[in-house]
Amino acid sequence: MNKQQLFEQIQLKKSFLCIGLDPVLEKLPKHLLKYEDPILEFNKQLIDATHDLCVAYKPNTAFYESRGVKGWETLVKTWQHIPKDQFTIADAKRGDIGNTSAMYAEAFFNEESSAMSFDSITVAPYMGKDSVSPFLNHPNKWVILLALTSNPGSQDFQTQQSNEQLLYEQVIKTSATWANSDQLMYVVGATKAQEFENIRRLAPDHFLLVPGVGAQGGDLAAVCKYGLNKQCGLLINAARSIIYASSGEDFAEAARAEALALQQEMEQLLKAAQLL
Ligand SMILES: O=C(O)c1cc(=O)[nH]c(=O)n1[C@@H]1O[C@H](COP(=O)(O)O)[C@@H](O)[C@H]1O
Repeated sequence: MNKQQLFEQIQLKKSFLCIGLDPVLEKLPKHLLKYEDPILEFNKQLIDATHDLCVAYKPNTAFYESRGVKGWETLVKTWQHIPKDQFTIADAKRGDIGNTSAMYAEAFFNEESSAMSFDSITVAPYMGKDSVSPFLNHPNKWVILLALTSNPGSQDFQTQQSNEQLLYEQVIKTSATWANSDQLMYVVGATKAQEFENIRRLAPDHFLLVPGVGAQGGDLAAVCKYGLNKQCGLLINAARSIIYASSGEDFAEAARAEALALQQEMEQLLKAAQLL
């Protein structure tokens, strides 16, 4: 999916919501445990109940890899269940020397070899250009580079001075020379709303993946104040606040209600920004 198509989906759905599919077996509604693959059933029901309210799904691979071979099968089948009009994000936070990154790219982008072809993958910038380029070599695929993350540890490196600028600023400026905003997005945590004005100065046209709304307490309206651009430019991710909205048999309905509340707030914000 290219940038214009993503913006069209946002306008169609009046939403820039990305739902995080981060399931933990112990937190699943008990009635699902009778299924052969309870996590897959959980994901399928969540997707079926919410896909008209969001434009993207982001399974974090840790929640699948932690379950070994069966978890990986669940990830493949989950990807296969996501409707094709959705932007898909493999939240794998990869990045390694070039030939190894090339194999990571095959794992998430090449359906012939891995049975999955996500639109995008999250990548750590620390190892530099040759660790990111193998992902960019796949046409029509996106790299979502960690810039300013939502967690407290983001202060350890990302907001430290380096060459008279903050490290995350250097990450954005340098990586913007590797690919343009048709192939590159940045992760910026919703908990860092005060930084969006600065980030938009450095990356006015890029889409930003913004996790941290919901369970981590990020403020959607504050993010949008400076975060929205002329093609919306934001994908707001929420996982736990949606997928665990209820632990009962009504979990999918409750997830829909949470997603709907966010979609309605987003619709108002899009209208206020004259993007609808
Ligand atoms: O890359 C990410 O998606 C990510 C970056 C970041 O800075 N903070 C962050 O929370 N995430 C991911 O976004 C999701 C947030 O989930 P909730 O806090 O449950 O909404 C998890 O999958 C995190 O791994």
